[in-house]
Amino acid sequence: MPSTIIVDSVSKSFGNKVVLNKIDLTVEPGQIYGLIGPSGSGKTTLVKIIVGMDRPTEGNVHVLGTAVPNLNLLQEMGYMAQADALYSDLTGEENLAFFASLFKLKKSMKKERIAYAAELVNLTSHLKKKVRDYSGGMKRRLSLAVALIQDPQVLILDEPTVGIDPELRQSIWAELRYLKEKGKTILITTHVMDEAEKCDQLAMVRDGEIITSGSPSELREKYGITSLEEIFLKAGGKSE
Ligand SMILES: Nc1ncnc2c1ncn2[C@@H]1O[C@H](COP(=O)(O)OP(=O)(O)OP(=O)(O)O)[C@@H](O)[C@H]1O
Repeated sequence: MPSTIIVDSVSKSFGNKVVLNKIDLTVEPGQIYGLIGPSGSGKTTLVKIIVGMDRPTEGNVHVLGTAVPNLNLLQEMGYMAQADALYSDLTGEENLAFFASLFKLKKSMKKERIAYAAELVNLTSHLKKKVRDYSGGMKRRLSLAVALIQDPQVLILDEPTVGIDPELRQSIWAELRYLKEKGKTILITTHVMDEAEKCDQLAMVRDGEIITSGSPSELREKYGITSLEEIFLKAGGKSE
């Protein structure tokens, strides 16, 4: 099966500042692929380029065999940004209905998807509330529901569980695993090491480069460590 995401020698500069330097990355169908790395290392910039919101200075990206950016690809890519992009004067339900209307969804399907997505993030009982009255965590949850609304083949999630309590975080991870079983491909950025453990593959980003990659067990073995926390110290050492 062809790879779902192919990032080919992508570099990005803002003015003189090199933020990404020749990134190569391949995500296979049905994988949960984690991008980990310190704040400012370039994860969000990379994710935006994969989604097609930003253009690389050099290199290119293909998703599901199509060169990014491509409007038709948006139907197949759910994106959850780090900053919530929600309408605060609308209710949760109206937000979901609005985003659902941007996609090709039959009316009956639309209702079903709104109910499913709201239930998944535990917002069913808050759907009639205006988003301006939501807490930060509730807004994150609604953003995740928006990313899932059109039942996309590929999910790109930029720190989806920040501000979400541990119980709900677990249920979201259970759902991500279920989506993976159904053949969805998931690219996720995280700072949380126990989430990194749950990924099939990891790439560690530092100063705009991938300094190491592999499955969590491969990385533990390679660096002779027991917890991924230590990888930052071992793989990220300036001597590497
Ligand atoms: N539009 C922009 N103009 C100038 N610099 C930018 C722009 N966007 C990002 N940067 C810079 O690029 C670097 C990488 O930022 P990015 O947001 O990709 O990092 P990150 O790894 O996602 O960090 P975090 O985990 O904190 O979100 C930072 O130094 C940031 O200041």
